[in-house]
Amino acid sequence: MATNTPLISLTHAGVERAGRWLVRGVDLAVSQGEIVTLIGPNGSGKSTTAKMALGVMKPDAGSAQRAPGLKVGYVPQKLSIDWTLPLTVARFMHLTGTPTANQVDHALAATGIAHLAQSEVRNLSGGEFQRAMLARAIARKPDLLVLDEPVQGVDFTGEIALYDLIKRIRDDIGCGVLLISHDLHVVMAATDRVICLNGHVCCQGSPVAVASSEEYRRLFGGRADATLAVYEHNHDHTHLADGTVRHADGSVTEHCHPGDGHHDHGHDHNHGHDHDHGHHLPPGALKPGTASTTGAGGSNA
Ligand SMILES: Nc1ncnc2c1ncn2[C@@H]1O[C@H](COP(=O)(O)OP(=O)(O)OP(=O)(O)O)[C@@H](O)[C@H]1O
Repeated sequence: MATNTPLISLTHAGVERAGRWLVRGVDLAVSQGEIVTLIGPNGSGKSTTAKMALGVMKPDAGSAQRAPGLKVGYVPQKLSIDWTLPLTVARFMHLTGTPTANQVDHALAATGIAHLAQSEVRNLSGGEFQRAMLARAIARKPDLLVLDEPVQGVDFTGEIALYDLIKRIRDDIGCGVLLISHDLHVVMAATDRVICLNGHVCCQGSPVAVASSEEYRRLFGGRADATLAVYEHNHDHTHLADGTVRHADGSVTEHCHPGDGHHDHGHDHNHGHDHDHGHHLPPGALKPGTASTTGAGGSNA
């Protein structure tokens, strides 16, 4: 299914605002049929990276390429909708595009909410609303599906179902998927590549750890370990506001070293660096450090 020509790609791309690099040196490619997940702390540049890839933001360094005529389906992180006005799911499907009646029916069926077509969007549950957003994004069968925090407002069990659905949509349409995970360090196992950002690509690889404890299985069912995985990384360097990098030994360089792990950011965001990246897992589940990751080390080092 996947071809070698990427749908979108970034090469050493970066965005600078008011003398500060929001992200820098990002290499990223998403091909047809491929699922790529961006993770990283708040303010680490995930949305900025996605915007560069989509052509909404122009890189100040490096370059961004998109396949000619690329059709993108987008599920935004936030929607500005006047919730006091009545809006049915069926009408919601037409807010940002002009899908045919057939396409709407198919998209609602594919996301399991055909029965909600005449329901009001403001009355939907978190999971139903995310499905409505997904339905709208896939109605015109995009080449690339971009999801900014698709499991927002959804409980953990609902997350598994949504990730499952995203995978099925990928299998069905054959689109590439770029998934932005804002707070989660638990990513779907179907992800081909996880890219961890913190002002730059600090590490990347396939999600390999499997949550295999009894408690975990009991809580999320037998399919949980096939759907979810943890991704480990270590903090060992700090990104300073001028875009340079301070390493554990105190040295400062322009870029990361090959093999550098996760790191701190030198500006004001509280990134929770000391937290356990496996904290979304229940007691007894596999913890970071007990699993290996492939391809660790910044690709932009
Ligand atoms: N247009 C802009 N001008 C100046 N700074 C910006 C602009 N857009 C984003 N930023 C800053 O760039 C940094 C990266 O923002 P971005 O939205 O890409 O992060 P993120 O990883 O998606 O964060 P979150 O998980 O909190 O949504 C943040 O510090 C943000 O305040």
